[in-house]
Amino acid sequence: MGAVMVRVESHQRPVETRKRYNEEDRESHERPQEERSAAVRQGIVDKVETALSDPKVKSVVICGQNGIFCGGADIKEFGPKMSGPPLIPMIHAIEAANKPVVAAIEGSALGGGLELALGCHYRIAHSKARLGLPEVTLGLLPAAGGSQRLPRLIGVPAALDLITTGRHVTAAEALQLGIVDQVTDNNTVDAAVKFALSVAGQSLDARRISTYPCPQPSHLDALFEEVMQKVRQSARGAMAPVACVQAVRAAATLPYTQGLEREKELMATLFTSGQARALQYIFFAQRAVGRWRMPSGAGWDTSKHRPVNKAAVIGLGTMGQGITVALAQTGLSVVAIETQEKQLMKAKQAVSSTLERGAKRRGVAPPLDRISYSQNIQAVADVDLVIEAVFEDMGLKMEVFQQLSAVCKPGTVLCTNTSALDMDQLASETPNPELVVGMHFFSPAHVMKLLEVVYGPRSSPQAVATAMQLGKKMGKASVVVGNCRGFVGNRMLMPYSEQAFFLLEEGATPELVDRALEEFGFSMGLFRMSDLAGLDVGWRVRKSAGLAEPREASGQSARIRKGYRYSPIADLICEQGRFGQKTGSGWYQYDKPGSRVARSDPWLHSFLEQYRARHGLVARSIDHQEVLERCLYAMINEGFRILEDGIAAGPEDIDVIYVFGYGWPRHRGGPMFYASMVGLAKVLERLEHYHQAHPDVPYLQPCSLLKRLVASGSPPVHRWREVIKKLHSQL
Ligand SMILES: CCCCCCCCCCCCC/C=C/C(=O)SCCNC(=O)CCNC(=O)[C@H](O)C(C)(C)COP(=O)(O)OP(=O)(O)OC[C@H]1O[C@@H](n2cnc3c(N)ncnc32)[C@H](O)[C@@H]1OP(=O)(O)O
Repeated sequence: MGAVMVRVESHQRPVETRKRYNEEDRESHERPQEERSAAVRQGIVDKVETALSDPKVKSVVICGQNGIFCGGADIKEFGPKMSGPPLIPMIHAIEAANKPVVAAIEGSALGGGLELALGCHYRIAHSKARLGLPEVTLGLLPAAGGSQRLPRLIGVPAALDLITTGRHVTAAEALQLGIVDQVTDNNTVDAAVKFALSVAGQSLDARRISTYPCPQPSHLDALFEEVMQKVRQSARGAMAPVACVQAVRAAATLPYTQGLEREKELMATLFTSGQARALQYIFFAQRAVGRWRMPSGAGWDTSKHRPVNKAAVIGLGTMGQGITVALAQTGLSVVAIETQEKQLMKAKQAVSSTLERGAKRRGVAPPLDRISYSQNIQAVADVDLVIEAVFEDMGLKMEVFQQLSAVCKPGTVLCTNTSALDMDQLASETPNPELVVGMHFFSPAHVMKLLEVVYGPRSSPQAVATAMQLGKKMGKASVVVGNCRGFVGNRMLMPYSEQAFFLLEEGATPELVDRALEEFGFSMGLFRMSDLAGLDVGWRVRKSAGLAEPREASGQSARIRKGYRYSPIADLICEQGRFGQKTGSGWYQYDKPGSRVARSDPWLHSFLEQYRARHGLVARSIDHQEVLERCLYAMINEGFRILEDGIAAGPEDIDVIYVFGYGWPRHRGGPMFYASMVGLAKVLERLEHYHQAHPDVPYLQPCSLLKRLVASGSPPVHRWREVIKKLHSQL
């Protein structure tokens, strides 16, 4: 018989059976059911056992199904009662086999899938395969021996890199690192069978990775110290990357069996942690938001997108340049329009050099010839989709939309890149408002992963589907949202920043607020982030909303707008020409305009003191807990209002927006998931407390959806939709 094949069945379901996670899907996964991974493991154990005991079988090949070796464990099956044969003894049995076992790796070998392959004696990969140990991204570590075998196979530094980042490597890199023994462009299973037969009967002593001594890098302690420091810094409070370093250290310093014990111990802490729950929640949330639905009932499964091969970008400021780069990198033909000649030249140069840098990094040719530049809007006549990215001014945008309606071919989807303006007003400038949608990119648009796709009351499902499909093609986490001031992300920023300004009035400093937020896990505190983004942007928005008007200099009335408490602090800073990094000062000071290193600014501190004195405010001591509760709960409260208003379909949509676009720490799952972890009753109680203390701040008044959820027993986040559905029911 020669070689025998064992198939690892994938847990990924075909597309047509997919449902929106957290509805039917989540419910069915919570019902007792036959565990899919368990069945796969049982199948492997049985087949390998049979093959090893059959004298006619000389060697074994383990391969996957449908072109995928194995994407790892089904994380929906993780829990206290995991059934089926455990992975570790199964892999040990394979490694201990006295006949060669070869892994035929096509598609993906990730997590438990790669750990299984590392237990095999040989690994043959297809050239298009991807390999990795992404457990860290799910709040875990490779706990089926992966953290102990990989360093023994490829050395400590390379293993640390792969295990702490979870990055996937190509087959070529895996070969170079020594993870696989051979790469093929042909049929992987055939190549593996041929290989398995060629090594049949040979000694396997040197092929069992767990028996290898771990290569000892020089200065082991210094290396781990350095890596640990780096990981702690970038992990921003995430536990898994730290545990990954500790597990690899165990591989480098302990015999295999003791290392395995340490791996198990570390995994036990991570396995039941809130961080692992948060990271796994966001993994599924990211996929769930792709299954969008509009209030009309139309959605991803019923709406066909229009093909987009050629797109236009109107306006080549920073945002337009980034969008042009992103479209060209996606493989589209792009017409880039800028009416000002000087700006056009500048933009052309900036776009080309960004594309060249990106292409150099990826070792490909820069897609410069995909872009044609013009000063004339007539050049968009034959494009399939337009993204207008001119200055954030309604009058200007309306003018552009009128021109586009006259120039574009019938059926062209017209998108506006706006961060807050009413896109329905723009739609009314065109004879086909159903073709108008918002595409809210985040700067720099070729880097940032988030895209808010905004539907107006008249947008057609097909136009939304087209923008969503384009976002997906561009590799963005694209979220469908309704049309309101600030949409989801920026609307929630308003209460967040308002609380931060009030805290300054009451005695905090930008440093204190930022430290609290950064210790929570934000990549940047609110004030450092505002300095980076530019303070003039918010100033312009507040001015256009009639808020940032000059008022009397002091007293209570200077801090009231439209009957509510208002802090003019940020407006006063802008009046000084302090717009953040670009002007060399804002909430912090910088060495020079454009510098990125923020330093405490004595001017700002004395400005705050004078401001408080002028307004009769007495500074009090404010702790991190108050900063977090005031800023985050006010923001979360607005999130509930957004759900109540039907602007976001569910909590996952809001959470994906915050994790991918606003630096919310991924290991805390997004603001709405965080609220569920804190406990909705506690969030409600704290909001009531703060609202009582500040009755003139509407953002602190708990919204009715939050109260309703608490009244219905604070259901877990995946059950909120049921309550929201009842809220929107017309019955
Ligand atoms: C009480 C204390 C006890 C403590 C001790 C406990 C010890 C326990 C030891 C356990 C040891 C376990 C060791 C193994 C761990 C793992 O393997 S963790 C998982 C690692 N793998 C991954 O992270 C891979 C994640 N998936 C992907 O990267 C991609 O999905 C893919 C495989 C590359 C495929 O990509 P693509 O083709 O783009 O498809 P997607 O849209 O992403 O996915 C398709 C559907 O499949 C679902 N899915 C994907 N991966 C998983 C998964 N790992 N688990 C469950 N489901 C998964 C995905 O959600 C999609 O489904 P739908 O959303 O319904 O469409």
